[in-house]
Amino acid sequence: MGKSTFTILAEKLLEASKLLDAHSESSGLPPATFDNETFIDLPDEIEKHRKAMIDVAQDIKRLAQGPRDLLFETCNTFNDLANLHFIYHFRIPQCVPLQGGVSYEELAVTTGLDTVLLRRMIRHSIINRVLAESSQGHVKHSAASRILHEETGSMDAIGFWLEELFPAAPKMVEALKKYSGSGEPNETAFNLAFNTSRPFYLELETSPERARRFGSAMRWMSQGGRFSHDYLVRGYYWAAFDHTEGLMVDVGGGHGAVSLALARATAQMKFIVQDLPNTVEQGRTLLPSELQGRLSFMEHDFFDLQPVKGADIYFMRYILHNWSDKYAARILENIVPALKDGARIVCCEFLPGDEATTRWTDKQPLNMDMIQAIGWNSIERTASDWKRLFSSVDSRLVFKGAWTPEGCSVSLIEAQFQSQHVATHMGDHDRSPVDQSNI
Ligand SMILES: C[S@@+](CC[C@H](N)C(=O)[O-])C[C@H]1O[C@@H](n2cnc3c(N)ncnc32)[C@H](O)[C@@H]1O
Repeated sequence: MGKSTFTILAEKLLEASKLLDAHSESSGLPPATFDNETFIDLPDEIEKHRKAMIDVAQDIKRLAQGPRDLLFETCNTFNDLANLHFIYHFRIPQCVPLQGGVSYEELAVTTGLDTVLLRRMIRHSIINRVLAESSQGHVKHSAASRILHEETGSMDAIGFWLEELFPAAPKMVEALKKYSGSGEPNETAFNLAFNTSRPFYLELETSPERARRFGSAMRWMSQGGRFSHDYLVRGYYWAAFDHTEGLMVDVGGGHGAVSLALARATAQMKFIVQDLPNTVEQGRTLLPSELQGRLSFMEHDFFDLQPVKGADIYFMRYILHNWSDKYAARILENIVPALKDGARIVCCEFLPGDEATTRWTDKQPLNMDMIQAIGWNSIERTASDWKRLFSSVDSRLVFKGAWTPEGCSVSLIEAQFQSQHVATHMGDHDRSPVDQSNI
């Protein structure tokens, strides 16, 4: 009898586990546990093994569950989110000391919650490894809750997820039925959930705290790991624009997360971050003094004509994916009159179907695509969708390519304004994204 799928997967898992353990040992890191974060900034090769291992482990788990338990567990995932929301809302990670633990009774006093309720909720988080329990039965941190304790941005990120997106998700089917086929940003599940006729970002703008939390979440989510700025810094030829005249406009740049990283990675290039008023005001207060000469903030609604003319790059991270083609085209149309010959539009977005390395990484753009449907009536575009979008706006906007820096979960998409360009079927093929011949 040949090996079972189980055994084949288990052998792969063992092989990958040994490789990761060997890496930890040779790097002087403690072995992986739920108490510490071990796998940060792994070398590309080891990171590939880690991702493959997640796929294999998921499959082993799903095979062991069988189809019925698989469906039942999927149905119960809302409990995980409801539980995490409890942990977030009552700031449980902040009430657990970094060293040692705290009894349920003490935690009840600090939080003002009922001890029995607390114990029920925390037991659920412990099963999920979000919190942990000491041998004395006290609540203590896991690696995950320690992050929530120590990094404000992590609390903001899960707060945004659980208080803006999670309430909208159950309304998706209702919205799709009510507004069938709509690409309008105010006919979404989010609108039904929050009983508002404002599109997502205008709704957030009505509350400085919601706008702040969102901006902070954006910053935190690109600090490390698969969404790190480092990929963006390495993934594009910024050096070609790094001179005193070099200028990038960060359209819808939020608190300036991307421009701050790029300003640090370059020496002379300048950056203008544009966004809605509350966000711009908050971004200004967060700007480090050493970058004040090179990075500035500007209020600008991207549905108005772009006021900064002649920049080298008009950059948009996580912008156009929030807008259906009709609105994405309008945003681009407002930039076109500002473009000098050779100027670039560079977008950073999730690219479904690209870098199909593991099912786990593949699922990221698919998750984001669900989020676009829920919050924005929009879509994560494939490379050919991008090409079509640019050419629908202006034939002089030439799609140059879409690519994913190795190891990164988001991709870069580039178009160049070529004032003499005449679209022909022969001349419009995609070129290598790193072709610098036109710089
Ligand atoms: C997903 S966030 C991306 C922020 C930033 N680009 C980043 O990657 O960190 C989208 C941003 O678009 C901004 N935005 C939404 N509508 C806008 C508009 N009409 N004009 C300018 N900015 C807008 C939001 O305030 C928010 O900061």
